[in-house]
Amino acid sequence: MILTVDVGNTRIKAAVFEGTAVLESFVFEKKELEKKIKKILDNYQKCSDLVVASVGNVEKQSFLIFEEQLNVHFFTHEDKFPFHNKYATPKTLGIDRMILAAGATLQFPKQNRLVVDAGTCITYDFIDENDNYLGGAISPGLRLRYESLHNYTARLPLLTFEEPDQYIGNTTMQAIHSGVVNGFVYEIDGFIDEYRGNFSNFIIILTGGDADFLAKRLKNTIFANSNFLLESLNQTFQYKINND
Ligand SMILES: Nc1ncnc2c1ncn2[C@@H]1O[C@H](COP(=O)(O)OP(=O)(O)OP(=O)(O)O)[C@@H](O)[C@H]1O
Ligand SMILES: CC(C)(CO)[C@@H](O)C(=O)NCCC(=O)O
Ligand SMILES: [K+]
Repeated sequence: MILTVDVGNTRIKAAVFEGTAVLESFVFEKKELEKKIKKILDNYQKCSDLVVASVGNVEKQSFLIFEEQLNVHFFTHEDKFPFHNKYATPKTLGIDRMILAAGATLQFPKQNRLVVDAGTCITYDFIDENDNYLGGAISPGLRLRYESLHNYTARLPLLTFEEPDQYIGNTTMQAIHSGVVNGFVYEIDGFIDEYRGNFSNFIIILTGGDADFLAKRLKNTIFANSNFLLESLNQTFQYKINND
């Protein structure tokens, strides 16, 4: 059994795997980290490995305290990955993006793959059919857009997600919902159209906190899986064990 942990910029997600099957998954806040991990390990005493991908600012020590109990592995860009990294600044590439790219490469062989992670930020990661990781894009996620409009203006209220029923917003609130939500959807559809125009034999994987909403709204058909990062962590760890 393996406990995988994804430390994002907002929340922490974790899942216990037996082989490729998810036994249970969890979402929690950073301040609850040690308590939650302890509880999970108490319930799943057969866990042999704790595998972490972190882009957030949590102390490594919060995981290292479990080292007496099981093997703890933090993924870094120095691990072995199943793709050729063509990013010109590989050391600053987010480990979450590397794990997503690794999962896409292992799960969908010999295809062009685009991974869209709609979380705190939206990240786009492209791996071509020859397993070259080329890069992609980073833009603000849905909640970040609502928060930035409020934080960087005098008059815009802080709103929470509401699906607009039209693109012409006729009140301040409707105008913000249209700008944020429709803008978010148009952006992603626009990027997908761009990739589709340039590559055939193409698969799109959608994940992150806003994946379920997006799956309903995008005009492009996609493979949506909100657990894709945790599943990829499990797979990339297996790959590491088999190739070390
Ligand atoms: N309880 C919640 N807290 C924060 N965001 C939430 C919550 N529920 C749904 N969301 C949506 O999820 C998005 C954030 O995604 P996610 O939770 O994957 O981010 P994250 O934990 O920071 O991970 P990452 O850094 O990997 O993107 C927000 O844009 C928001 O619309
Ligand atoms: C873009 C985020 C914040 C998405 O979680 C993360 O992958 C990150 O901090 N990346 C570093 C910059 C880069 O990937 O080039
Ligand atoms: K993200």
